[in-house]
Amino acid sequence: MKVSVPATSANLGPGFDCLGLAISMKNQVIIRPSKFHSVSLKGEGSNNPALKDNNMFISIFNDFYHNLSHKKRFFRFEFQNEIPLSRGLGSSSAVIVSAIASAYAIEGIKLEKDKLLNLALAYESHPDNITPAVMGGFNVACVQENEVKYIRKEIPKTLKAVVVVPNRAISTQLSRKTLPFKYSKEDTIFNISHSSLLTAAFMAEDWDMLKLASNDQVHQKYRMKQMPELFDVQKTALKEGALMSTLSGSGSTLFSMAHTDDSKNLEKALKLRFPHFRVFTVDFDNTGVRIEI
Ligand SMILES: Nc1ncnc2c1ncn2[C@@H]1O[C@H](COP(=O)(O)OP(=O)(O)O)[C@@H](O)[C@H]1O
Ligand SMILES: N[C@@H](CCOP(=O)(O)O)C(=O)O
Repeated sequence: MKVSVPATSANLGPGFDCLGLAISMKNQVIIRPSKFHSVSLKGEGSNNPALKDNNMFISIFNDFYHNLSHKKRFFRFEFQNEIPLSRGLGSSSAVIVSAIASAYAIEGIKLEKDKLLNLALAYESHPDNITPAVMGGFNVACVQENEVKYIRKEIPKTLKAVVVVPNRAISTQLSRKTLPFKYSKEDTIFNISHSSLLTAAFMAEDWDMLKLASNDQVHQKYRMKQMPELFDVQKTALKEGALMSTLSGSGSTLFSMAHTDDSKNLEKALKLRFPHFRVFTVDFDNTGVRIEI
């Protein structure tokens, strides 16, 4: 059985904790019955001993599997990770979603995507990551009475994501602690108006509106101060053809969106100016979690 989950870019500037989209960098796990428990890791995080000894996937999978099954079975888990850890590309959401989906699938129990999303919410309280990870595409989401309410839109194939991934990991939990406790009325109104405009721009496919609409006053400047070079990355991306350029989730990745025809130049310019960072041009993902039995 194989489960794959895409990376995500959350917030998209002003849409703090409510806007997010899925991009085609995937974490995949293949699970096979085995005589004993074993794990193999390839790709991102494969040299991180914590992922072998105390793997978040295995512990969430076990929580669900033991509730769903009365049999004592052992498995071999083969992970192939494309999502860099703690870089704001939703690595933890991908793990949570794939672990829950795998526990149901291995028991042959059908799990609707809406139910999966709400089960994942217990592990990741902000819905801007888990919703695109499950559903794919661009999503506006909010939580009401422990349920995610969302509206989703496909992202056209004529657009690409260009992501700049710094070497430095930033934990989402710690990054949230750098944010102010209270915001002014001006900043609040600024973000509500820009986030609404950004959502409307995605829905109407009005890509020229993204540059203006993706401005934010509530989180990026506080977080990017921890790594000031990110301001240069953002400025360079916007100068070199990006339709928008925002801190991805809690960082440290900078996410940009571009027309396919402009994306190669953008990637080249970013690689030239920031040779010490990894730069990837990838498609958007409109599928979300994928399960193959
Ligand atoms: N492939 C993975 N396998 C197991 N655990 C992972 C994996 N990727 C991420 N994690 C867990 O998620 C944590 C990172 O979560 P977080 O700080 O929210 O980063 P991100 O912004 O990438 O979601 C890691 O410290 C690790 O515990
Ligand atoms: N809205 C959250 C999103 C966190 O995304 P991640 O990919 O960094 O986990 C936040 O901004 O804290």
